[in-house]
Amino acid sequence: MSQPHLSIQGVNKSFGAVSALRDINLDIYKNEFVCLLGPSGCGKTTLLRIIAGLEKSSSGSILAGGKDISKLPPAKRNFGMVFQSYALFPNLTAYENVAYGLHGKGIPKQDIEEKVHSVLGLVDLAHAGSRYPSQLSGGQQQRIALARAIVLSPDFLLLDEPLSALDAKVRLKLRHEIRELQERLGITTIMVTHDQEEALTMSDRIVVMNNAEIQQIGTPQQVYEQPDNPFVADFIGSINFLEATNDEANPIPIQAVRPEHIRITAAASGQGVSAVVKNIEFRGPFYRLLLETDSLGTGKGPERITVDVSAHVSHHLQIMKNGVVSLEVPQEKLISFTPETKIHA
Ligand SMILES: Nc1ncnc2c1ncn2[C@@H]1O[C@H](COP(=O)(O)OP(=O)(O)OP(=O)(O)O)[C@@H](O)[C@H]1O
Repeated sequence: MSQPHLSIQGVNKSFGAVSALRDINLDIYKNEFVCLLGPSGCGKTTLLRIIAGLEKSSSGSILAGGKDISKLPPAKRNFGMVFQSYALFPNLTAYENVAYGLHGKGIPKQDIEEKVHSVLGLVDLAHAGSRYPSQLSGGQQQRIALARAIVLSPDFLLLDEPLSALDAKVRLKLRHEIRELQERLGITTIMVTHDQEEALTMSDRIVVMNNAEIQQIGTPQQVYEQPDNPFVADFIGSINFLEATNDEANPIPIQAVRPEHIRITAAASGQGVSAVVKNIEFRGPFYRLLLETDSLGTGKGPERITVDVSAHVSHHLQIMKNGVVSLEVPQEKLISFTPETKIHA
């Protein structure tokens, strides 16, 4: 493989007694879109800020294009940043906000104008250059923030939860727009998010983090289909843990299955084990069922299991609350973990 465009090597960060990052190793390649995904407090923003130079690591180094940039100030790193809070200058128009970073660089006025117009066109706001931030919607303000970051032709685009302040519809649209723009311009991008769906739909690779450590690095399909440990399995998508043990002397592998992989048939079908429908949630294209069964063979007594069925299957089987169905867990869909957590970078 080619040399990484960005290489994070053995990065640690502590804030007093709080360990925010532990031994972070991560290589990012040119043109990649990588998401740092994890729950609140896992260290993802701290890692992004260290990459940007806004925070100093306690140890370790950051290499860009093979050169150690750990000691460079943010302005010398050629990274474009977009934050959750837009961070536009309220007293400058959209045009002036985008042009701001180009001033003082010895760029002729006419070139600045051309660049700004072209970038405003890229984010579909060519018509809005004279408006002030307060006259723009949240989605439009975030597109201006994006334009301001890319006008400087950065080597890297760093996005810190750029979509989380926006309403659901705008968020979906912007996800697509950001990804399209990133591919078109070929800017290597690192985005922080706690939204697993955002990470799954936008990324080339996802870095799953928890408790200051990387849990798994992989494509969206890899982290979903082959999670390295129960945390990843549970954080990305939904999962049923079928067997677990805390008995260190006698470890039993933990087995897990995704709700959409469980097969449901009519109670009288003679297949699988019988289960009672305890709850039904309508999710649009599918129903999420909570089933209770005492015959999964784990010896733990009645067990609850979450199952997703298509609207079609649900209607066909006439699934009702407190009704009885048969369920089967296909062996080939079981995900097994050993009790010791596997972590790889
Ligand atoms: N400036 C700081 N001073 C002290 N502790 C900090 C500081 N910044 C972050 N931390 C701590 O470091 C840990 C990681 O924080 P960080 O903001 O990186 O997490 P995060 O995954 O981005 O969370 P969120 O999604 O809530 O922003 C947390 O325990 C946080 O309280």
